[in-house]
Amino acid sequence: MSATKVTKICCIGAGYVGGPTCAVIALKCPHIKVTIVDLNQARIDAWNSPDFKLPIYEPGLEDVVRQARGRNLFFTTEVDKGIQEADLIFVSVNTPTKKSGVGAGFAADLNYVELATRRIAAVANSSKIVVEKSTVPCRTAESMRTILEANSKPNCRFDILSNPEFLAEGTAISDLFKPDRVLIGSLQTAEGKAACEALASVYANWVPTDRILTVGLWSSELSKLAANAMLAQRISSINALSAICEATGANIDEVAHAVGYDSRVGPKFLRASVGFGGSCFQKDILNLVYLSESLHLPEVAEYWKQVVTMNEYQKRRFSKTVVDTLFNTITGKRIAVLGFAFKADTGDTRESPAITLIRDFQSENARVNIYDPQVEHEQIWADLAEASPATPLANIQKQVSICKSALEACKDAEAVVVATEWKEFRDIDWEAVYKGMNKPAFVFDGRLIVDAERLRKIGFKVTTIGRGERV
Ligand SMILES: NC(=O)C1=CN([C@@H]2O[C@H](COP(=O)(O)OP(=O)(O)OC[C@H]3O[C@@H](n4cnc5c(N)ncnc54)[C@H](O)[C@@H]3O)[C@@H](O)[C@H]2O)C=CC1
Ligand SMILES: O=C(O)[C@H]1O[C@H](OP(=O)(O)OP(=O)(O)OC[C@H]2O[C@@H](n3ccc(=O)[nH]c3=O)[C@H](O)[C@@H]2O)[C@H](O)[C@@H](O)[C@@H]1O
Repeated sequence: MSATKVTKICCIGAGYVGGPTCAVIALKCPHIKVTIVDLNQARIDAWNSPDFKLPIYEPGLEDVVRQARGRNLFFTTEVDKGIQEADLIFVSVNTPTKKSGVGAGFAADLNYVELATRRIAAVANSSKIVVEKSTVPCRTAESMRTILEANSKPNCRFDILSNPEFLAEGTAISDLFKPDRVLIGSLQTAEGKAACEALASVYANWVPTDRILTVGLWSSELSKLAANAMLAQRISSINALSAICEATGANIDEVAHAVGYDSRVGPKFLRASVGFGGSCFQKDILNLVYLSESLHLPEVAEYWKQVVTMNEYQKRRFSKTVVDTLFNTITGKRIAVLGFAFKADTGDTRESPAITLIRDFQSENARVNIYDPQVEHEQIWADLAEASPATPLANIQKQVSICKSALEACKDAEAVVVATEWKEFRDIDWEAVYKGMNKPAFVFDGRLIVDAERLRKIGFKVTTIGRGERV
């Protein structure tokens, strides 16, 4: 069976994954027309904005969109037209954790995937390759196939592929330009393999073929959950060790360096922190926990759940350290929180540890000044309101201020908390910060980025995650 030649791609979902991924495909494959569709008009308008004020902040993205938009890259809310025109469709919609019903708090909410799939079945009038780009539980492709086959028109056949995305926010464009691997899962039938070959030939325009891995559908789906679970597990492991370091006087940087020097362990992703955030690690692990429980594997479920439990503990432990160090009370004290995004180089705040810390400080009746170089103010208010649903926003705004610079945030504060590893926080004028703060002036580094020794010389009392020595 010969592979379809892909000439028109539609991507359903213009979010953090669909937008950058398909913009890069358009850039690297000028012979393919790429149309990214979304129901969210505001998001599409932002992708189309004349001054390139894109809906997401991602280094290098604007340049890619500038080169391809209007040439072979299009953003539109005309979902049906996009589906009808395409020979290959990426489904890149959100798959959040379910908030209610069976599996609430653990299972993935597949409603958006199902609605997108049903839309494809309803409007497609020719055969399509349908690609799961969203992160989904193992065997979701089977449900998609059942829906497509039950609702399709005669002469329309659908081949389903799994092609999970491994990009990380903040480095999405370089990850997409030079991926460690592209994973494509297909049924091991002649048709499945031909569809797999068609998608592989799209990536082969810029990805070396030895980095394009082809596997079975279920392995591909599970590999995505496994990759995120194992990455998050490394962070929880190093964070668990950071607690031991603080209690013993060991230094987590030195421990991570020594352990990571073993080539079997490797040095990456061993940076202790105030906890991992982001839209996916927690959601995907909980999804794996749910899957394990559904498969009657309670010990496996418990094992993975512990990664999330440790992450919650790390955040709680950090806020408690702040309170304990500030003489057991922060009531009425001003805390400057530097960073609100879940990591540097993104404006994304989903599951950001900063949200939990600020909520904890609010509940201790502290006053909080926030500064982040990228996150929109409305997003901060929306996140804080969601984190404290019982508190009216007006009350939150009496306690919390959003500042225009790190220096402004630290003015008259008793403590500075570094919650995101933005590069600019390394280069702050700490002498000026010190002068403006109430004394004693405390710094709590939740990201291992400040030079504690230098700050101590200025006069700060410094607490660094994973380091035994304080003040
Ligand atoms: N954010 C990330 O860095 C990564 C995310 N993923 C996975 O990719 C998937 C998408 O994630 P994000 O892009 O972050 O989500 P997102 O929430 O930024 O974007 C999803 C988009 O899909 C749109 N959408 C939902 N249903 C639709 C429908 N029926 N028709 C048209 N548009 C529809 C929404 O309006 C939204 O704009 C998730 O499954 C996630 O787990 C995978 C790797 C990295
Ligand atoms: O499926 C997804 O959504 C993506 O999830 C992560 O990417 P992302 O969440 O964007 O960012 P990471 O760099 O993985 O960071 C996640 C969180 O862990 C924290 N982290 C990371 C590394 C580390 O050593 N220590 C640490 O605390 C970060 O600060 C951040 O809060 C994975 O790295 C991607 O491969 C995956 O595609």
